[in-house]
Amino acid sequence: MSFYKKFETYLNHEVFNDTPGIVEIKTRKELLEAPDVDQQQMREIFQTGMKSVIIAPGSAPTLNFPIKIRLKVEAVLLLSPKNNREEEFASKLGYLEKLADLGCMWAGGSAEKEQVNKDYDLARMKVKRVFSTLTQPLCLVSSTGVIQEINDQLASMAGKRRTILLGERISQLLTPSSWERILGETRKGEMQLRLHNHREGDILATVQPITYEREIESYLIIVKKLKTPKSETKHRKLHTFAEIKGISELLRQAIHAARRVAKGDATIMLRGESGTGKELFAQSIHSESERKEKPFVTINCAAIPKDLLESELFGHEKGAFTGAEKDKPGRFEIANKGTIFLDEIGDMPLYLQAKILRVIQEKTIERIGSNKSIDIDVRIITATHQNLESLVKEEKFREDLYYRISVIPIFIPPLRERKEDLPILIEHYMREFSKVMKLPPKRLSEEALHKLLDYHWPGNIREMQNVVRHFVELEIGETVTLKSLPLLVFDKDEEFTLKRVADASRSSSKLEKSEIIHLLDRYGWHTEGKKKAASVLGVSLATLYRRMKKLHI
Ligand SMILES: Nc1ncnc2c1ncn2[C@@H]1O[C@H](COP(=O)(O)OP(=O)(O)OP(=O)(O)O)[C@@H](O)[C@H]1O
Repeated sequence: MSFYKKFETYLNHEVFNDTPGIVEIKTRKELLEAPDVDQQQMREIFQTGMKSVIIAPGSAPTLNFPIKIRLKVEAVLLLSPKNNREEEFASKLGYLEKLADLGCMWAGGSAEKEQVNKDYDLARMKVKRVFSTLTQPLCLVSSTGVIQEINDQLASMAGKRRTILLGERISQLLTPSSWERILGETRKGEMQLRLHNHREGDILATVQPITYEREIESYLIIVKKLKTPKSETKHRKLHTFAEIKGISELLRQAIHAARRVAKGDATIMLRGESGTGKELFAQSIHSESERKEKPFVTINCAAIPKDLLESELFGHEKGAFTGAEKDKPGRFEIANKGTIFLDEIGDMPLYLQAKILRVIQEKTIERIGSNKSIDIDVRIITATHQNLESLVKEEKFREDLYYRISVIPIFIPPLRERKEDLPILIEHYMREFSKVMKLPPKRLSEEALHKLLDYHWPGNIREMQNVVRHFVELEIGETVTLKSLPLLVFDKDEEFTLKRVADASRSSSKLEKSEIIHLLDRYGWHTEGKKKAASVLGVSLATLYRRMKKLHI
């Protein structure tokens, strides 16, 4: 049904229901094609924008009112008497006229809004289309830090889906310091940024502020390239087994198995859920191997766009493809004599799996665009959270490669299966974060510890770190109590959550701000998420918006 038809039904049901009048709304096209209307009169209405009252002798009066959008007549509201109520209609003409006036203003305003929404949707669709046709990873972020548009390439670099990131906070994509750097930019420029997941390190991007009426409205971020680590061992201190905290039997077994094979050159496969410590293990193995003075190079196969992955791994010669402005070594070459950590190997496309197999078998690589073989001596450590055996069955993962890399599998158990490690880990990270944030050391109350022990930790140690960071920052006193824990650990205790949040809203604004952010992180920064957050807070959506504005969220 067209917009005006819907509006017509609405007016008849809700506004003119108890009156002797009935309305019809007709667009210019409909009127000019209608045989029973006075065409000359209609033309006049469209030209002059004046309303007219037609009182023909012997018949009931009809009122024709123009509906205008931005002063231009777009349609006409025709008001006539209902059957057998002509007299009443004539006697209430003044009142009916006022109602019809209001109806026209209302219809015009709503139609204008509808048009604006349509224009907006159309513009969004165009932007989306442009974004999806560009192969360079890019995104559009509002000046308040909300991701307005992003293409698959950049989303996959962050290891997330585009649809998940849309409408989310930029903190889901970039580190806080990168965002601060962008906010300080008033002109187009290049800058080094860091993706939130830290896996691929720095990226070089062009940042273009987009202004509207002299105010920066959003930023267009276009990734130029990944900053390939030169020799990673030179730049960062790698982890060692001593830093793997925990006393559980399952963890001890995993450490024991890893230590036993660390010294050799065998290919190792680390298996475990996300955030369990696979990279920590990989670094520790390298640090304890004969190769410890040589490079340790990481590549996350899921986080790099598929069309960049091959050149990242194997390098390219100048001119091998558009954009290959100079020779570039791949990560295998950079890792020569050291260790390469192929994270999320299950996401490696099939054609690259064949190339990896060749590296393992022949110990040589060729850069893209060159047929010169380069000898490579690297130890390969792979990691995955996926069921590789199923991928092999589904023919998404090569069987021969699977057998070559899975000779020594090491299973890192999820946190929920080794809860006895939790107190040690929490204690460790409380100390670490207090030190970094220059805050006095804190202790955890019994009940808070029990709550954390109850929680199922789907995000494993990485999630636990975030939770500890949250309460170390939030708790003003010496003891961390239930009140300082983030909402997500109360998953099953919805009632408690509600009460706590309501208390929080009445207390300090810092608490309120972090609670709102937390709720939005949990339910999403899109309208649906905000509605849910507002209902949890027990306030209207409009109040939530007001508070967000006040608290600069
Ligand atoms: N036993 C542990 N003791 C101390 N810190 C740990 C332990 N296990 C993991 N961590 C820390 O938890 C964080 C996540 O670990 P890591 O990145 O190694 O996990 P991952 O399994 O590689 O995750 P993903 O699959 O998502 O890449 C890191 O900061 C790591 O140092």
